[in-house]
Amino acid sequence: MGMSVVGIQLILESVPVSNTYSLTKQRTKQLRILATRANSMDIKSTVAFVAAAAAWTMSSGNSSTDTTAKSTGAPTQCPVTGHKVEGSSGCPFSQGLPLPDPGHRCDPNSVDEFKIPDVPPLTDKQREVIKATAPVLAEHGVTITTHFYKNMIRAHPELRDVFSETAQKLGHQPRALASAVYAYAVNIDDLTPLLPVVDRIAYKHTSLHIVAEQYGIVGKHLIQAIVDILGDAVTPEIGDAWYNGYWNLAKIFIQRERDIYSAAVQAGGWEGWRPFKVAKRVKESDEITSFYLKPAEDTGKPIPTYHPGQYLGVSLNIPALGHKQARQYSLSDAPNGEYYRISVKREDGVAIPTPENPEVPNHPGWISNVLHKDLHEGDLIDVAPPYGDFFYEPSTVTPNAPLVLLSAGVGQTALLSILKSQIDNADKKITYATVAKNEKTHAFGNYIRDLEKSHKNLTFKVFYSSPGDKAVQGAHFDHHGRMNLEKIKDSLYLDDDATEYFLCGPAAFMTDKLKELSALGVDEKRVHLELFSAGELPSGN
Ligand SMILES: NC(=O)C1=CN([C@@H]2O[C@H](COP(=O)(O)OP(=O)(O)OC[C@H]3O[C@@H](n4cnc5c(N)ncnc54)[C@H](OP(=O)(O)O)[C@@H]3O)[C@@H](O)[C@H]2O)C=CC1
Repeated sequence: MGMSVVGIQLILESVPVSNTYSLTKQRTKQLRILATRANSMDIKSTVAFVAAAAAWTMSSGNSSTDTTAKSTGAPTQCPVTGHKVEGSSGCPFSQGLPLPDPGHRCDPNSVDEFKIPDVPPLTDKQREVIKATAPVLAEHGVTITTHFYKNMIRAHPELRDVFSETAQKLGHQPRALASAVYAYAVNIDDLTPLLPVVDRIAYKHTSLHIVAEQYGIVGKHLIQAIVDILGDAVTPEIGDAWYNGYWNLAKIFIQRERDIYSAAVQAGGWEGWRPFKVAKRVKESDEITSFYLKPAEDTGKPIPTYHPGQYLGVSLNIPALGHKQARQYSLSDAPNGEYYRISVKREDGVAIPTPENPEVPNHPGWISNVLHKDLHEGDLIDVAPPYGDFFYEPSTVTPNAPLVLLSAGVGQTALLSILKSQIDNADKKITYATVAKNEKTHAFGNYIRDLEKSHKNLTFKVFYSSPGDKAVQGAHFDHHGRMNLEKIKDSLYLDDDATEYFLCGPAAFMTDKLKELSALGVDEKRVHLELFSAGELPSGN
């Protein structure tokens, strides 16, 4: 048996790697003592991994360096095969050369990054290694994944079209990837809890038209980044375990994504991008504009349907960046066979400071501003078929169960689609509650108010967090302040065990409302929210 996660955490507590700029002799001794106490064959490599990670941090002092790991006494031959590499300065584990499959890892020319290797299932020992090294990856995960993105994009500039430039620069993407890798490591014995997350990510990937070959590129650069950052600490045993682990996980994604693509095609859709034209634009508020999209080429057939709540991937050229970017926007209308409607908030953007330029002004939201300013009626835009795991379909057991839709800001869009698809079932009670800053940013208010007048089954509640002078309470909004469920308790159908709750808006809004609903006695299983995260790194990272 390998070392337990608890064991390795103990070691990490004794040696706080991120703060360790001087790994003292005393601490090194502590490591040795702990290693001996844990009494395991595998432990040596694990402790070496931790210690070398600490040493790397100590020597570099810069967590996002672009250079490869500096190794002292780099092996000139592969530690696994003993193979000496002609024309190479040594083993990729220490020299930062590309990491091919284990049998040939010292021959950089053998790397075929588009190849999907035929890896065996993980062995018990490999699982132990992955679990035991998870805390180290948590500690260095963001450094590793930041390094990974930089190098991968440098080698494959075409991938800039796929990855969000803003999310990368803000560090959200590296953090999300590090969290996903960590979640994988700690759940390695039983991946069941991760399957909903796999599904969520697979839908996102298909809406970006990720293809199987790209997993080869990601795998090569991810494992390379682990090697670059952790250096010689990545022993062949650890390298093999993660290489094998990566590919076992990648194959789950590849298979799931293939299934999603073929289901879309079978349902009359398409794989990848298809040109649509803007049939109509409608300004919904000072911030939100709706785009009605129809296929550029009229085939005479209805466009594929979708589940209310799902989103549409769009891709367009961003002149300021010099390449394309893709985003997903919730479909804001009920499925109708004729057009897709997305309703987009124009984002002010965020500041992305760099060490060289710490005081930068906000750049505008790339996609939303181009859509608002430059996408006019008759223009073309590339569209992926509708995808997403957040949607509502009435249960076959209780099709008339009440529905409570709670949104904040532009989070309304996904719930509007659900509302419109269900409103004509007069036996279904629906509450639609939303919070906006004020009357200028509030979209769809008049439309839903009219719907409420014509449909007795609908209750509409509006909160304004900062109403303007012209907003009249009782006419434009019901409550002043952020959404507080106590104030609309009577419209939440709390006494019906079948009521379902859908939340959409900023992440903090959704987690707050989930807590409030739980406190009101609602079983969390009946609460649905659109989350994007694949898990979190342990606090402090
Ligand atoms: N499919 C999906 O899941 C979609 C998700 N979204 C997400 O929805 C979010 C909406 O953003 P946006 O329109 O910019 O929101 P805003 O920041 O403009 O906020 C809109 C309203 O929500 C209130 N609010 C914000 N946070 C909370 C909270 N924790 N509790 C209660 N009220 C809150 C704001 O109050 P105050 O004025 O006090 O800040 C404001 O009144 C985005 O983060 C976007 O990612 C959007 C579209 C679709």
